[in-house]
Amino acid sequence: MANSNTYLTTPTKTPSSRRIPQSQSKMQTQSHDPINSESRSRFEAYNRLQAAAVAFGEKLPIPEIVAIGGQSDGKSSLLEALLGFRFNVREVEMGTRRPLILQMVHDLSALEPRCRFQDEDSEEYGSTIVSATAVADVIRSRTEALLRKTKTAVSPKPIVMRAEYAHCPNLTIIDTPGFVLKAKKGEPETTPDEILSMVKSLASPPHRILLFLQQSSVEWCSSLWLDAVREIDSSFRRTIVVVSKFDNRLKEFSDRGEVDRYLSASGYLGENTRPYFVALPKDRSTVSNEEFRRQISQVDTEVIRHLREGVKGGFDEEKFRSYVGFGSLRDFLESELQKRYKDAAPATLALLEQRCSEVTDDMLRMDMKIKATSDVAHLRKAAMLHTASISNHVGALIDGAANPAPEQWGKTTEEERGESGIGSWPGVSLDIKPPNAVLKLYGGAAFERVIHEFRCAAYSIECPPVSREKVANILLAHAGRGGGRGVTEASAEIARTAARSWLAPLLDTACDRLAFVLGSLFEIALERNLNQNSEYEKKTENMDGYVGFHAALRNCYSRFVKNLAKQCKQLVRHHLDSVTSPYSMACYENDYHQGGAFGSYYKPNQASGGGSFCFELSDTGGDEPMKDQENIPPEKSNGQETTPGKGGETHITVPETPSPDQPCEIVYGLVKKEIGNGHENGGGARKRVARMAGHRNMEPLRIQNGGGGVLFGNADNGLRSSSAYSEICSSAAQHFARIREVLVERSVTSTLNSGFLTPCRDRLVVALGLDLFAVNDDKFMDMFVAPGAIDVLQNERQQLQKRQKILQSCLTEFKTVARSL
Ligand SMILES: Nc1nc2c(ncn2[C@@H]2O[C@H](COP(=O)(O)OP(=O)(O)OP(=O)(O)O)[C@@H](O)[C@H]2O)c(=O)[nH]1
Repeated sequence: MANSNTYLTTPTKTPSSRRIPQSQSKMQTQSHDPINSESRSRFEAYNRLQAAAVAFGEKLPIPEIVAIGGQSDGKSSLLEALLGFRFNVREVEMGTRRPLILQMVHDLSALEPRCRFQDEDSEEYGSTIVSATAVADVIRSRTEALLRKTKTAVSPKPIVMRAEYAHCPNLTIIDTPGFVLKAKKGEPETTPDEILSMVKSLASPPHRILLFLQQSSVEWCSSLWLDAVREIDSSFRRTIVVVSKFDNRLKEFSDRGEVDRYLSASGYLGENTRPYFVALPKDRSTVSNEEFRRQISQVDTEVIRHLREGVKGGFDEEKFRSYVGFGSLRDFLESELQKRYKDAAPATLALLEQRCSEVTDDMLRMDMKIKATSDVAHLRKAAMLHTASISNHVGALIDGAANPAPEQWGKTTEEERGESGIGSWPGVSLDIKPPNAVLKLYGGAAFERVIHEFRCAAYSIECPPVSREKVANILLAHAGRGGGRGVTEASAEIARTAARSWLAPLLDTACDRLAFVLGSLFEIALERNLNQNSEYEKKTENMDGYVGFHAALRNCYSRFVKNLAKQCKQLVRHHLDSVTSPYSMACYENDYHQGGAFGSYYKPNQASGGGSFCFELSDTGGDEPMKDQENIPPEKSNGQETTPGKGGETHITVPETPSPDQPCEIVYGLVKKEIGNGHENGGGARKRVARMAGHRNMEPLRIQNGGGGVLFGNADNGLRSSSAYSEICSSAAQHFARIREVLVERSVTSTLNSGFLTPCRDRLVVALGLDLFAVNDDKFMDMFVAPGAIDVLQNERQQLQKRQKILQSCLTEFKTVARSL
C-alpha cells in the first residue's frame, strides 16, 4: 500500500523515542482538540456498528484491519504491542484458532486496560476484565468450547474483545489463525486448507485492509504466503506489508546500499508497495505493562540507531525512515483507518438508513403476521389463495411442464414401481418397459407413460390354459341346448371368463399406478409454488408456519386422488363387465383387425422410433403365431406376439352333436380355412398348426388315446391333427384378444383420462376448497393452532425490535458524525 502519511491523529503513550514528548502532549490536549474528538466519535460510531454487525450477522462494509500471515510470524505480538499490554494470547499453546476482533479504544481515564468480551450471540458486552491472564483464559475457553461444538480445528466465528486503555490507539484489528503447511499432530489433515480458505474469506471484503506479516529472515523470492495474499488483493491496493522480527535481520547488513536494497523490497512487491519493518521485544519474561511499552519503544530506538550507526553509511532516511519501527506502523495504521472511516461514512450512513427501513418493514410484516394468527378472515383468504395456487400448479404439471427440474423431481418407470410399492403387473411375467421408461417424468407425461405401460401389459397377457374338462362341460352343454354355434359360444365363454379374471387385476393396478403419479404431484406443486414465490414478487403469503393447515391440505389432496382411483376402478370394471357380458358383441366383432380405428396391435416393450408414445403397433401379418391349444406360453422368439393374427373370423360348421373326441371334419374345416387365410397372409396358419401338432404336450394325449382314436387331435395326422379342444382354445384366444382390444382401445384409455385428469384440472380446487373451507370458524381455526408458533413469532419480533433499536441508534450516531465531516 502506498503511504506517505505519518500524521498522528490519535496520540499514544508508546511512540518512538523521538516522539514521546510530542505524543504525550497531544494526548493531554486531546479532549480539547476538535480533530481528535471528531475522529474519536467516528471511531466510536464504527465500533458500535461493528458490535451490532457481529451480533446480528449484518454484512456492513466497516473499514477494518485484518492481520494475516504464516504461523508464528508475529501477528499476536503485534496486536499486543498495539494494545500496549500483554494479554498472553500467544502463550496459549493452540495458537490463534478463531479470529479475534480487537476493538482498541483510546481512553485517557483507563489507566489500567479494561477488556470486555462481546457475548457469543448478542451485541452485549460482558463485565470488565482487568487481569491479562483472565483475558487469555476467556480467549482460550471460548475457542475450545466452540471447536468442541463444531468438531473442527479452526472456526471462522470471531471473538470480539473491546479494550479501553489510555495507552492504545483507536484501532480495530482482526487477528487470524496463521497459515500452516501441515496439520499439527492429532488435527485433521484438512486444517491448513481450512485456515487458508477461512483467512481468505475474512480478508476478501474490499472494505478490509490486509496487514500481511512475514518474518525478516524470509526472502521475498521464497515467501510461502505472498501468493495467497496476491490471490486476495492482486495489486496490494489494500495491503500493508509488514516485515516482522526485523531484529533478526539487522545484523546482516554491512553497508548502506545493502540495507536500502533490502528496505525497498523492489521487484517483488511492485513499485508502489513499501513494507514496514518492525521489531518487538524478544524478552518473554513477565514485566509490567509500563515496562512492556518501554521495551517496545527501546527496541524501536535501537533499530534506528543500528541502521544509522551499525551500517556503513547509514540508510536512506528520507525514503525509509517512516517505514521503520513499530511506532511508524502504529501511527500509519491509525491514520489510515481514520481516513477510511471518514471516506466510508457517507456510504455507511446510506446503508444504515436502508437497513433501518428494511428492519422497520420486517417489523410491520411481523406485526401483521402475529395479528393474522388470530384473524379468521385473513387466514381463510391466505389459505384459499395457497390452495388455489397449488391446484393450479397441479393442473399445469398435468398439462405439461418442466419446472421444477424433472431430473430431480421426476421418476423413471422403475422408481415409480418401487416407490409406489405396486411392483410389476399382476399375471405378467414379462418385464414391461414402456418407451421413455428410463426418463425421469412427472405429471401428464408420467401419466401417459403409465397408460402406455398398461397397454403393453394388457397385450402381453395370454389367454390362459383351460382344462379339457372345462371345455367339455361348456361345449357339451351348449350342444345340449342345440344350435350350431356351440364351439363359438364355448370359446367365447372361455374367453370372457379369462378376460374377467386376468384383465381385472391389470385394470386395478393401472388405476393404482396412475393414482401414484397424481399423488406425487402434490410435492412437486409445492416446490413449483415455492420457486414461483421466490422468483418473482411473493405472490402468495408465506404459509410456512401453519403445519396443521399444510397437513390438512396434503390429506385432502391425497383423499381426492384416492377417490378418483376408486371411481376409476369402478368405471373400468364396469367396462370390463360389459365387454365380457354374453350380450356384448365384442367377441364376434371382426373389424378391429382391419386396420380401422383400432386396427393395430401393440407389441409390449416395443418403442417406436424417437422414443415417442405414438407407437406403430405390432405387425399383424398372417404369420402371427396362434397359441397352441394347451396355451403353453409362447416360445421366446415370439413371446411378444400375443394377439392373434389378423385373419378373418373363422367360421366353423358345428355337427349336430359335437364331441370333443371327434377327429372332426369341422376342426379340419377350420384348419383348412386357416390355411386359406394363412396363404393369403403368408402361410402363418400352416406354421401354427404344424407347431401345435408337434408340441410335446400332445404326446400323453396320443398315448392315452391309443394313437388312433384322438381325444382332441391326432398328432400323426399333420394338418388333420387338430381337435375340438384345440379349436376351442385357439378360438378362445382370438375372442380373448378381441375383448382385450375393445377394452383397451375403446373404453379404458379414455375412461382413465377422463376419470383422473379431467377432475384434477376442473374439480380439484373446488374439492379441496369444500373439504378445507366449508367448515365453521372453530373447525377452520383448528388447522391454524400451532402450539408454540406464536411464541416463535413473538421471539422473532423481539429480536427484530432489538436490531431495530441498535441500528436506529447507530444511524443517529452516524448522522451526528456526518454533520462534522
Ligand atoms: N526476535 C523477535 N521475536 C518475535 C518478534 N515478534 C514476535 N516474536 C516471537 O515470535 C513468536 C511467535 O509470535 P506470535 O505473535 O505468537 O505469532 P503469531 O503470528 O501470532 O502466531 P499464530 O497466532 O500461531 O499464527 C513468539 O515467541 C514471539 O515472542 C520480534 O519482533 N522479534
